[in-house]
Amino acid sequence: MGAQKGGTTALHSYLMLHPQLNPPRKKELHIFDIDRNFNSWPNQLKVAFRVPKQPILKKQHESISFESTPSYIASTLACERMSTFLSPWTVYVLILRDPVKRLWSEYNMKARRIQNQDTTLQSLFDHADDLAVCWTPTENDDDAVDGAKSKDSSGDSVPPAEKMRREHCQEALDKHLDGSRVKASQVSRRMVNLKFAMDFKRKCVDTAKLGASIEESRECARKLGVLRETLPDIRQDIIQETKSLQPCVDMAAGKQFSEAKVPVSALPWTAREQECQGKLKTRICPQCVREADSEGCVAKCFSASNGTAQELAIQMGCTPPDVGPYPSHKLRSPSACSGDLCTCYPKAVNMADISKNFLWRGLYYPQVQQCLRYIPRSQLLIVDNDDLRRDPASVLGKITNELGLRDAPYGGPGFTYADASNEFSRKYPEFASTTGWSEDGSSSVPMPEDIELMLRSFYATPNKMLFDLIGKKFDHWL
Ligand SMILES: Nc1ncnc2c1ncn2[C@@H]1O[C@H](COP(=O)(O)OS(=O)(=O)O)[C@@H](OP(=O)(O)O)[C@H]1O
Repeated sequence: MGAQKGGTTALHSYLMLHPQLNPPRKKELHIFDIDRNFNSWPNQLKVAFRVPKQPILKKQHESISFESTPSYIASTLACERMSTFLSPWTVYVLILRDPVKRLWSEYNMKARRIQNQDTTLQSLFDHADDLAVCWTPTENDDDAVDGAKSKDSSGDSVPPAEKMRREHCQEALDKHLDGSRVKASQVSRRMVNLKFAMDFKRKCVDTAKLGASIEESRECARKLGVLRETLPDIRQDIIQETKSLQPCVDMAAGKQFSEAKVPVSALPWTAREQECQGKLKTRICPQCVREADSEGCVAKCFSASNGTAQELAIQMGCTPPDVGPYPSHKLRSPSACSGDLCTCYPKAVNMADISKNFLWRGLYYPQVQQCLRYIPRSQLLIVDNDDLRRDPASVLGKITNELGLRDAPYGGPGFTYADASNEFSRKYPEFASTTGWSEDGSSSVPMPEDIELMLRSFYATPNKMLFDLIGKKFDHWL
């Protein structure tokens, strides 16, 4: 269910290799976050996702369907819908990534898309003569465009001459666009490029050649809505979004930390860590308070206490995640999101232009908080991108174990990520060009220091709030 740029594709690729896991026909079905898709349920789900009609005990499953849509976690609707419609045995996996790295990865994906568009447009210019067949005016331009819109562009309603012209145009596009596509879209590359060529011809090309200059054509294409995305001014976007989000973050954090000061048990772990340690030491291991080697002493004393230390820690609300079960996060009422960081959501989210959501996407605290209103923490497996990269066998083992599946084929000799990614490219050959995705997208472009500083400072507090909420800490994010 996310996060976007969190490593969902790598995870999806690994899961595909498990013999008991059925991958969907495409990655990112967007069933639960896009109204149009959701409203077409149950047909789409039945066909594409094959959710069991009856809840079945997970251990009895011969095989299980899965899907990965990275935007679910950032949607305010997806978790509620999933909890209502999916089997209660569903395991939800959230792969998180240091939000600073996540943002940089998203920005670079966007940059690749823009670059792809420009390369495509340039190719159209460079090969204008060969592509003239696409621009030649015909009597039935409107039919051609309408025909190109439908999935079957060779439909019977298209006259034979037009059909042939379009085939020649398609051939020329295939030859010269060389795998690039004019825009990121779920529709096949051939269709997108053909439709673009048809629309472009109709609206931007007056003569048998392309528009007078590439700038003019780019402008026209932009008006057509084909070159919709522009490269964001990332510094400005971050500054603007920070202005809008920071007050909510401060308010939520101030509220959380000040409320928490009263009884120790109400304090979030990050804030009460020192206080808790002091109290536990005094109550359970008074001898350690007097000893110089207090760290080693406390550890020994705790393990010798036969669980008493742990029990007491839980009672005091002082349980760090690695000591024992973390007290589950209790939401006060169904509207608990208001008053917390969730009040930031309307300020942050501008669905019409995703570039305005760079910061929000990595603001995991309100997203997870919102989701936990519907999905129990025990059903939500949270993993870190770095762990998947470093030790995939362990991460995947946890997931498959949670699902009650047979041993995962991920730890065997000679197993590499390439096995998984090759399988992914075989099943989803268009994914990278459709989305601008790349296996190592942002690593070749170092993040400017000033951007990193702005981001680290913005995310420091919400990250701590998240750690507290989920009972897990990713130290390297701070
Ligand atoms: N094996 C493995 N483990 C963990 N992470 C990996 C792995 N392989 C690739 N990647 C990195 O994942 C980043 C893309 O994330 P997503 O696949 O979630 O992107 S998307 O939301 O589907 O567009 C993308 O990040 P950037 O390279 O920083 O852009 C990939 O490098």
